[in-house]
Amino acid sequence: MPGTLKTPRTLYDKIWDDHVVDAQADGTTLLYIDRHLVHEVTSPQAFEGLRNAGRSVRRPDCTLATVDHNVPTISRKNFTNVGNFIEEPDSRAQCVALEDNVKEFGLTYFGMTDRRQGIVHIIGPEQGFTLPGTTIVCGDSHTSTHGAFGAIAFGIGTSEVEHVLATQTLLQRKSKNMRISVDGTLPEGVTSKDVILHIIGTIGTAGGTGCVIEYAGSVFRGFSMEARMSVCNMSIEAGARAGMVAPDEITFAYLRNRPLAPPPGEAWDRAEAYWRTLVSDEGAKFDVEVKIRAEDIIPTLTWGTSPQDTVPITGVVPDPQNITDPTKRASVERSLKYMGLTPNTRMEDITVDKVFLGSCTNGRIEDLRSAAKVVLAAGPGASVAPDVHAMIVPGSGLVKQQAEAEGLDVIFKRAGFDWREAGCSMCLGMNPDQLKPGQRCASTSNRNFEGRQGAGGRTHLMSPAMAAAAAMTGKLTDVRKYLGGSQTTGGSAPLKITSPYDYLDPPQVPPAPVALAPSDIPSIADQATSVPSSIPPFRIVKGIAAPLAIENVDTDMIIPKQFLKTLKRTGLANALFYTLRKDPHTGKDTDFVLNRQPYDKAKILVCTGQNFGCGSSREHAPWSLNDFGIRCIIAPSFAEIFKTNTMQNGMLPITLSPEECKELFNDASEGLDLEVDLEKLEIRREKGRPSIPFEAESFRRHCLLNGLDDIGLTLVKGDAIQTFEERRSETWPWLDGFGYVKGGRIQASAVRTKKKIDW
Ligand SMILES: CC(C)[C@H](C(=O)O)[C@@H](O)C(=O)O
Ligand code: SF4
Repeated sequence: MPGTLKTPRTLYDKIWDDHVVDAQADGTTLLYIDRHLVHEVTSPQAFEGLRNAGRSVRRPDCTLATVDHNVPTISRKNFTNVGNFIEEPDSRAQCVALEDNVKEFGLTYFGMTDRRQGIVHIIGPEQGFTLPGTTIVCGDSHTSTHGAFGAIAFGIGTSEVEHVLATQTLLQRKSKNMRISVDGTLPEGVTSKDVILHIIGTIGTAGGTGCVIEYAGSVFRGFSMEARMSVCNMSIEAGARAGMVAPDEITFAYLRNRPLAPPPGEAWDRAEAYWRTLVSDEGAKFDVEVKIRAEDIIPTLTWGTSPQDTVPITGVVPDPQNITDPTKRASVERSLKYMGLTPNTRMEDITVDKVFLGSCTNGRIEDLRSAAKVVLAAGPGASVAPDVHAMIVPGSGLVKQQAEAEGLDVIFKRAGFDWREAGCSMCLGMNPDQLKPGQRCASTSNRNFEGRQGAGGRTHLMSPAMAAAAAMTGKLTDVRKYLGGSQTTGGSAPLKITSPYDYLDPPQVPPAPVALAPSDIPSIADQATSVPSSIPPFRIVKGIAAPLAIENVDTDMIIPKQFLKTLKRTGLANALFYTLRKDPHTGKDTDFVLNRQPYDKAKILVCTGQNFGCGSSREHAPWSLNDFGIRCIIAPSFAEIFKTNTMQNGMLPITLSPEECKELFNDASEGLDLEVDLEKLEIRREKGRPSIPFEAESFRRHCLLNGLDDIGLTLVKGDAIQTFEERRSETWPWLDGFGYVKGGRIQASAVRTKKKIDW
């Protein structure tokens, strides 16, 4: 309107506003999802849910599936089918289940003989499936990777995967805006991985809790797309819901000619014009601002068992004696013991047994180039240190193909590296690639939790260049001894494309954009009670509370990877806190709190540490708590995905102040019952101790009290979703009807086994 000043908005605000299907008074929003990536670990129960309810996938044309976590990375020369190639029965069952599901529901799928197969977060960008201005989800926490394109991209649990499959929407609450600016010039040898490790070391793994981070400043502007992806990938390790970078020329150059990006000509021009509006306005409000000087960053790696345990390569292993806070000191002592490290040891004096170069953080072509450069710099004839096994696992079949076209495989193989097929590999060891107990690994992945790469394995996170240097010397090594200069700027990998657009209809002239506003359709919750659901209501839970004093309880700790291979949601009680509850040597029960009476019957868990449920999006974590009998978790703060996952299962996460948590922790330690009353919003205590009030979002409270499930509620909004989709087709036509099958909107693409892909 003339004369009216618009409120400045952030990049996140703008994309959010453009995806609102319906907004309720309490802020709960039905958000449209443009892109859904699916993998074998977090989808079987979701497809089963659809099947049981007789539902179909709403937008197969916006859904892309692949297998990545369970696949072996050995040669596929003798591959005939998944059923006889994957030896481990549970891994095989998950991959077979996905193949069956994509056939049944008509989804596009990159299987193991398709050279486009790879880690879900590598293949989306590679294909141009990931686009600026979109909302992107996947049952995987590192979906944050895709925010590098200026998208709202975040991980979800399996119940939400089912929700998106059925409705192409999600019920969400908006996060806070956080901006991290890194300005200046990076010193030589410092890469994007060093930058994000430095950031996490600075703000901590809970630093971004409740926020979406926008990465700003000259350093990110100068980064390639691949470097931006490595940074956004690890936003989840900083506790954030998502990370993003505003799209710019570098983004557009990367996307041009990708198979699923808008085709050149009018469609592209229109998309690009919209993408150019996706920047934070001057004066837009950020709830949290962090500023970092590029010059302060030097090659960085981790020493401990949390991604925040960072240290410059020139530093030493921390000494717990210098830590005054007793909880922090205890946690450092525990990490050092697990990592087998002595305080004050120089990082460069630590020897490694394994090197893992790959993962969704650093399994892209530029990562391989950067590692190859170090290998070459080591001189002719130089090879991997004796007794070190160094593996290179390209993030996708196309990355592998590109690397081979550039001769990188030859450089690696000649130096004694193990050149593998694409997959998640040793990033989390759901497949045969695992560390043995006590083995130490220089890894380019994103998580160094206890047991992450194999039970008893020890992980040091670092950049590809640093990992390559460690492979050559057999020790953690300052890569600057080999070369100078950042490896992270410059152009992105060219992609060989035969005829990328022959599956698309000729571009159409789209109608003018339509402004979107939250609809005034009555609140979902008002209509909710008529919708059938299988979620048990939560009203009052009374019983024993188990005390836990651990910071940053991650979902790998709540339920380790070996239990993620189930096709069911139940039977996971024994898996809960498995590594803490079972002695690794004898297999017998430890004295961990949940093994002791009366806590083996606990219905409530009281944790005094911040950031409960951080890390992976595995809904298996709340499933296992639920199976054990725990219906309510009380903590000073929760990771977003975990919190949502609990409520999807009729469980209640309660956030209280650290002092209140401590009081309830003391009650629990005395073996006293607690009574959690969601109707009255209070926790009643024994021995006449004063009740503690708590808060709950009104919509979520209503759903929990009535045992309502989100899908049923959202389906009530069918008309609003359809109206949104009509507007979407007019405003952003390039988001519809793309596909791998000629003729526009895809029907279904065949699940290929042996046949070569013709593209
Ligand atoms: C399996 C999946 C749920 C998990 C995640 O969400 O991150 C995995 O990718 C991981 O890295 O731990
Ligand atoms: S973090 Fe590791 S396991 Fe998870 S998606 Fe990325 S590569 Fe796969």
